[in-house]
Amino acid sequence: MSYLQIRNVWKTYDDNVILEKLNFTIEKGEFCTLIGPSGCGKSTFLRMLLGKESPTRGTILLEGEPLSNEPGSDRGVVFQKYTLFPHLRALENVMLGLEMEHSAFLGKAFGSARRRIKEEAMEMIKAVGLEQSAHKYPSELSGGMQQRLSIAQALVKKPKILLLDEPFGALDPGSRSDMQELVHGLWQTYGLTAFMVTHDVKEAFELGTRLLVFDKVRNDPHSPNAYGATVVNDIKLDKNKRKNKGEGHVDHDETIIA
Ligand SMILES: Nc1ncnc2c1ncn2[C@@H]1O[C@H](COP(=O)(O)OP(=O)(O)OP(=O)(O)O)[C@@H](O)[C@H]1O
Repeated sequence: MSYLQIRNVWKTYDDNVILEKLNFTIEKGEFCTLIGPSGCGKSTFLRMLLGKESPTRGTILLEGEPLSNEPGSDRGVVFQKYTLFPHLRALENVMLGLEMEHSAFLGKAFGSARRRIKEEAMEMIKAVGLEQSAHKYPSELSGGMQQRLSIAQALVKKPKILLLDEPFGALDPGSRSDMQELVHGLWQTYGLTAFMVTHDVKEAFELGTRLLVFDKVRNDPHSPNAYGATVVNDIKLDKNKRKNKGEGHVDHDETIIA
C-alpha cells in the first residue's frame, strides 16, 4: 500500500475550480517538489495535505486512513513568511510546540517535563545550526536564521511529513543555498516525506526526488474558472546523491522511472 494516496481530488471555492482530478500516490521518504504558474493551486494542495482544507471531492489517504481534518503533529509546515513569536527567545519558540502538546490549556510545562522539552528543543536548535543564538529574540536573527528557526519549530514535534511552502523565497542566494543543504540533510536524517512548493525550477530539480508540475490542461477563455489545474507532469528524478537514510528509508535507485 502506498504511503499517501491522492484519489480523484478536486478543490473548488464557490464556482471557481482550483484543482481537478488529482490522482497519484507518494511513497514514504520521497521529496516532492511542486512547481506551476502562480495561482494554480500549489499552496491549496499543501493546505489539504496539512488538513487545513478539505477536498471538495475525492480523498486523501495517509497509510490507508483518511487524512484528519485538523492539522496534526504528524505534519510539520514551514512557510515563506516566518511564523515566530517575537516575544519568545529562539529556544522558547521551539519549546512552545512541545509545551502546547504537553498542556494545551497552559501552554507551559514544569519540572522534569519542562527539562525534557528543553532538551528536545535544544537538540533541534543544534540540528539547524542555531546553538549560539538559542537565547536571542527573532528580531535579533537574520532572515536565514529565522527560517532555520521556523524549520526547527516544524521538526521538533517529529512530523512524518514536512510541508514547505516557498520556504526560501525571501532569502538571498547565499542563505538560500545553505538552507537547501540544511533541509536536504534534515530530510535524510529524520526520514521525512517532504513536499516543497518553489518557483525556482533549478531548485525543484536539484532538491526533489520527484517533481510534480501543476497546470491547467483545459482552458475556457470565456470562463477562466471553469477548469482547475492538475498534475501535468510527474517526473521521477534520478538522484543517486539523494538517499533518504532515515526511518522512511527509500532507495531511490530502485524506484527510478525517468
Ligand atoms: N480560501 C480561499 N477562498 C477563495 N479562493 C481561494 C482561497 N484560497 C486560495 N484561493 C484561490 O485559489 C487559487 C489558488 O491559490 P494558491 O495560493 O493555492 O495558488 P499557488 O499556486 O500556490 O500560487 P502562488 O504560486 O502564487 O503562491 C487562487 O486563485 C486563490 O485566489
